[in-house]
Amino acid sequence: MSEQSQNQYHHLIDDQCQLIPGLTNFIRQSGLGQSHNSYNIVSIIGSQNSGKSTLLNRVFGTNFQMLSGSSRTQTTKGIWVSRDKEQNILILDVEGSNSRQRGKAEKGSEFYERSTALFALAFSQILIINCNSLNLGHESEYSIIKIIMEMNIRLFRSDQVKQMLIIIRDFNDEVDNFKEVTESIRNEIYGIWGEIQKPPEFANVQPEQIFKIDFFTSSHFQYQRQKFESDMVQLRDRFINPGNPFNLFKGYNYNTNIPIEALEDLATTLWDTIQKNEDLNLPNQKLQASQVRCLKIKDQAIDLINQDLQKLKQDAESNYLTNFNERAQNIVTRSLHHYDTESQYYVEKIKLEMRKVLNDELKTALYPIFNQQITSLQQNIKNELKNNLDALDSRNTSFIKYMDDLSFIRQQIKQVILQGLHQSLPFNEYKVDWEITKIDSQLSKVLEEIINNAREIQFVKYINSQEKTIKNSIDNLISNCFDTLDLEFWTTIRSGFNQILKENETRIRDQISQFFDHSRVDKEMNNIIHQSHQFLQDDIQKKIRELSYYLLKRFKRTFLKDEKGLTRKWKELEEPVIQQLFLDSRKSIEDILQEFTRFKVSPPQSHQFSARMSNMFSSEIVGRAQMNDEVRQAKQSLDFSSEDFSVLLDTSQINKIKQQFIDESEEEYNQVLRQRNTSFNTNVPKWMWVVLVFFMYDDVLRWMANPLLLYPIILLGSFIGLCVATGYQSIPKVLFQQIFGQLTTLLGPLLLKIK
Ligand SMILES: Nc1nc2c(ncn2[C@@H]2O[C@H](COP(=O)(O)OP(=O)(O)OP(=O)(O)O)[C@@H](O)[C@H]2O)c(=O)[nH]1
Repeated sequence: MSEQSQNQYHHLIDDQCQLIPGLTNFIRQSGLGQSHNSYNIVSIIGSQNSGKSTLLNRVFGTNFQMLSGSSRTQTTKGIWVSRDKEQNILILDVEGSNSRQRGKAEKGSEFYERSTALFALAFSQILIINCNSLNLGHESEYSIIKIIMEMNIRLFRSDQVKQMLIIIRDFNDEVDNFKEVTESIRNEIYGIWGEIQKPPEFANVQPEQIFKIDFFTSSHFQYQRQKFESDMVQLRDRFINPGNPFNLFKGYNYNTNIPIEALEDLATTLWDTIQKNEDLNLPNQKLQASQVRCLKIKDQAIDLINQDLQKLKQDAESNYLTNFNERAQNIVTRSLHHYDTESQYYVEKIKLEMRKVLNDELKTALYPIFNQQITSLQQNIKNELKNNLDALDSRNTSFIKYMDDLSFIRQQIKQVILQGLHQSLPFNEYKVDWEITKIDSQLSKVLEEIINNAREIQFVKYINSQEKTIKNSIDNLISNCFDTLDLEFWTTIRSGFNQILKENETRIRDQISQFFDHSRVDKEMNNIIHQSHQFLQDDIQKKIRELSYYLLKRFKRTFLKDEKGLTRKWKELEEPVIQQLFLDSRKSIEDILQEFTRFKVSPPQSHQFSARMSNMFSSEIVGRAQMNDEVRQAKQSLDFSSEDFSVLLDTSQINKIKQQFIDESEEEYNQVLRQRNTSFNTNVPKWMWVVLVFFMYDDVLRWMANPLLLYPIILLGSFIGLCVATGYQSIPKVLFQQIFGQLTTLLGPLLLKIK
C-alpha cells in the first residue's frame, strides 16, 4: 500500500492473528475522534476475490485495494479499517474466506476465518455478507453463515439484534426472481439454524429473534456496468439517508455504543476473547472496554494535576498555607472536571464507580499534604501562643489583668484553630475521613495545656506574693507582740493573726474565684491558711530563741521606767520600795514566761468555710444525727482545746531561761542600787567647787574666745531659748538630765578615785 493510502486505513488484525495497536490514532486522524457514541460500524465478509473491496469503495468512498486485471492472488489480508468519506461510519474489510494462501497459517485457515468473521459480527452493527449469484446454494457460501450463527449463540447476550445484509452480486433480474431467490436463501438460513447445535434455552428461539436479515442485489459488474454503478449509489443511500425507507441504521440505539475512543480497547478485548475461544458476552465486553477507558481517563485526570499536587506538597512542607483548601479544591475540581468531560459517554454505572475511585485517590494523595499542613498549623498555634504569652509576661500586669488577657488570648487562638481547620479542609465531605473533629480536639488540647500551664504559673506567682504579704504582716505582728510582751500575748497574737487572715482571705478569694472553681478556691485558701499558720509558728519559734532578751527588755521597761515611761528617780526612792518594785516586775515577767510553755494558736479554718460551718451548726435542720463527717471534723477543729496546743518550751528550757532572767534582772537591780547610793555631786565638798572655779575661770574665758566652742554654745543657748519660748522647756531639761546623769555615772567613780 502506498504511503498516501496508509493514512486512510488502519491494519487492525494482521494475517498472523495479531491485533495491531493504533485504531484510536486512526480514528483521530481520520476526523472521527469527536463523534463520541454517534457512529456506525459496517463490516464485510465473503469469499476471496468476490468483489468486497470494489463494493466498499463504491458505497463508502473508501480506497481499499482491489484486485486488478486477471491476477487471482489475495489482496486483503487480515482486517483493514477505513471510514466513510462523509459519514461517521467505520468500515471493516475482512480477508476473504476460502483463502488458498492461508492454508499454511499456524492455527489453520478455518480458525482464522471463523475468528475474523466472528470479530466482524461482534464489532459491527451491520455485517455485509458478500455472495455471488453463481455460487448461491453452494455449501461453501453457507458455511460462513452457519459458523456465524453457531458462534452468535455464544453472543446471545448481545445488546441488539444482529443485522446482516446479504448482497447478491451479478444478479440478473431478467433471469432470476428476487423474491424467490431471497426466500430460498432465507429458508436455507433457517434450515441451517435448525441444524446447528444449540443450548437448550435456544431450542424454541426463532432465528429472526437473533438476526435481522436484509437482501440487496447488484447487477453484473462487467456486463451491466452502468446499472451496477447505479445499484451502488442506491445501496449508499440506504446507509446514509435516514429518510430512505430501507435505511439500514433505522431504529439503531446509539446509547449501546461505547464512546469511539474506547473502540480500540473493545477491539482488543474482543479479539483476545475470540483467540482464547472463550464465551463472548458483548454487553460485558463493552462494559469491560468502558472500564478500561474510564480507568485510563481517571489516570489522565490524576496526571493532569500531578504537577500541582507536587507543588502543593513542596509548599506545605516549607510553610503553613492559608489557601490550602482553595488550592486543594482547585486540584480536585480540575481533575474531576477532566474526568467528567472525557467519560460522559460511558456507561453511567462504570463512570460513577471510576469517579469514586478517582475522588478517593485524590483524597488519599492530598491526605499526607493535609497532615503536613496540620503539623504546620499546630506549630503556628504554639508559636503564636508563645509570642502572646511572652508579650503578656513582659507587660508585668496584675493577676486579674493577666488572667483576663489570658482568656482573651485563649479565645483568639481558638479562632486561629477554627480558621486553620477551615483553611485546611478542601471539602466538607472529607471531614469524617480526615478526622477533623479529632484534630480539632487535639489542637484545643494543646491550647488548653499551654494556657493552663500559664494560668498555673501565674497563679503560683500570685499565691506566693500573697503569702509574702501575709508573712510580712505576721512578722510585724510577732515583732510587736514580743516588743510589748505581756500576759495578753496569745490573745493579741490570735486576734491579730485572725484579722490578717480575714482581710487577706476576703481579698484573695474575691480575686481568684473569678478564674477558678469553688473547690479549687477552697483548697488554695486552706493551703494559704495552713501556710500562714506555719509562718506564725516559725516566727514565734525564731523569736523564742531570743526570749531572754525580750524578757529582760520588758523587765527593764517595768522596773526602770515609771507608768509614764520616764526613768525612775532612784535617789528619791527608799531601798525597800525599790526592792518591791524589782520583785513585782520580776514576778510579772516570770508569769509572762509561763505563757511560752505551749503554742496557743490553733490551726485556723478558712473564714468563709468556718462561717458556713457555724451556720450549719446553728441551723436546726442539721440535727446531731444528721451531721456528716465533714461537718463533725470542722466542728472539732473549732472546738480546739488548750490541751491540743503543741509544746513550745519544756520545763527545763523554761527553768534555764528563768534562771538567766533572774541573774540578769538581779544585775539590773544591783546596778540601780549602786546608782542610788552613789552620788557624785553631793559627796564633793563645796569649797572644792570654789577652788575649781577659781582656777578655771580665766581658762574658760580663753576657751570662749575660740569660735569652735563659742558657736556651739550660742547654738545650744538658742535651742534652749526656743524650747522655753515655745513651751517645750522639758525637752532641754530631760536632755540635760540624761547627759549629766551619764557623765556623772561615767566620770563620778574616776573622780572619786582621784579624791
Ligand atoms: N463478476 C464480478 N466481478 C467483480 C465484481 N466486483 C468486482 N469484481 C472483480 O473481482 C475481482 C476482485 O475484486 P476485489 O474487489 O479485489 O475482491 P475482494 O473480494 O476484495 O478480494 P480479496 O480482498 O482478495 O478477497 C476484481 O478483478 C474485480 O474487478 C462483481 O460484482 N462481479
